[in-house]
Amino acid sequence: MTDFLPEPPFRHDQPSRIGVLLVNLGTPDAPTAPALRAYLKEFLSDRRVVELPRVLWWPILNGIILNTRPAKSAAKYASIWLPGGSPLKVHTEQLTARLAAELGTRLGLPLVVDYAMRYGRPSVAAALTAMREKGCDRILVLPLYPQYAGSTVGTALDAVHRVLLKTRTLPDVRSVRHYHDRPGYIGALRQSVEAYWAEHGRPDILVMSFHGVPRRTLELGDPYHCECLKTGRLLAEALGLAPEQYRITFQSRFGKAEWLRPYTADTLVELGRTGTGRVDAICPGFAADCLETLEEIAMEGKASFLNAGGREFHYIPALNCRPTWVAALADLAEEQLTGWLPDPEQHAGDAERLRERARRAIAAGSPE
Ligand SMILES: C=CC1=C(C)c2cc3[nH]c(cc4nc(cc5[nH]c(cc1n2)c(C)c5CCC(=O)O)C(CCC(=O)O)=C4C)c(C)c3C=C
Ligand SMILES: [Fe+2]
Ligand SMILES: [Fe+2]
Repeated sequence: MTDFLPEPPFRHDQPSRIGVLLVNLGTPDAPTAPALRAYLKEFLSDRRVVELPRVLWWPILNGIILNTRPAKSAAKYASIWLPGGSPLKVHTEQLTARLAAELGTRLGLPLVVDYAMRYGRPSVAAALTAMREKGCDRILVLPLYPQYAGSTVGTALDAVHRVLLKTRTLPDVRSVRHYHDRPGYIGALRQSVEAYWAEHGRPDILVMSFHGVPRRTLELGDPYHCECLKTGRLLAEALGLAPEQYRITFQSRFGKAEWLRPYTADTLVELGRTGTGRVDAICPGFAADCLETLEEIAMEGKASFLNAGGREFHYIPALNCRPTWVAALADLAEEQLTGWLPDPEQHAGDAERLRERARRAIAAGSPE
């Protein structure tokens, strides 16, 4: 066997480190048709994303979708592009830096915290290779999807495992599969909604919109639908909402097959038509704002609701790098790192003290 990845020779004098790798979906390099074509080709060739037999899917993808969708999607990306690039990339980068600072302070260890994208750049392989080169022999993989779906977390972990298959000296690896019901995540969502309502007032109905998946995956056993419903219910409970004050919906349908229902777009039209004055929308499954939240919900969703007769529509931003969210992710990571730390008891104490400090800062209303 000669197909292992090259790796630096083992060195006794190199400090051994812990790596924390955040993994997000990925995004095009530019809001242009050629960049979209490359991104969509990689994304939509993933068998975890499109589960059709290749003989059926290949001609549709290469003959139709990759000739029509890139230009249309590029125009949508252009409408949300930031000076630093795609919002998904900008927010993921910022979140990584904040998490690195938080974990560094809490643990007082030379950690390597980085991010990778499942599609596009930086690839999972490049990020893992860079971590190994920095001496990481223990790596925690933390996908930025609170709810598990085979088409997101499943494929992100496939990418990690594909690299490991070619690695001679394996690191210790742990991964977090989901955190859809974790108090830290739900608490960060609650705090973000309450902060928004304190500033802008309250809606008649809160729409919680999650990315959809084909309905067939639910029938085949994917837990995604149930995890979204649980997140929605826990958030509603945390906010003290009665059942008639919120809806849980699914957006971003792709293709002709049935996806999870109710569809967000249909719900917004129905709410507008039936005289709901104000709707606020939040997308709890998206850790970072991106095309699907900023264009599909905040722009298209708003237009559908207002055109159907609604009076006022607000999009509540994703968690991005809110301090409560950074603290929740750091808690998740820290929990997984137990046993890898030099002196867990001593560090557990440090972490509690630092968490208390973070809680006090949040209570005192420190800015994002
Ligand atoms: C074809 C099937 C798709 C499945 C299944 C799917 C699941 C899925 N996606 C996300 C999160 C995101 N998707 C985003 C964009 C996006 N998604 C699809 C298709 C499927 N997604 C496409 C073709 C695109 C590209 C844009 C377009 O042309 O419409 C994004 C935004 C990326 C960005 O750059 O901003 C996110 C995030 C989840 C969570 C999910 C299953 C649970
Ligand atoms: Fe998607
Ligand atoms: Fe979309």
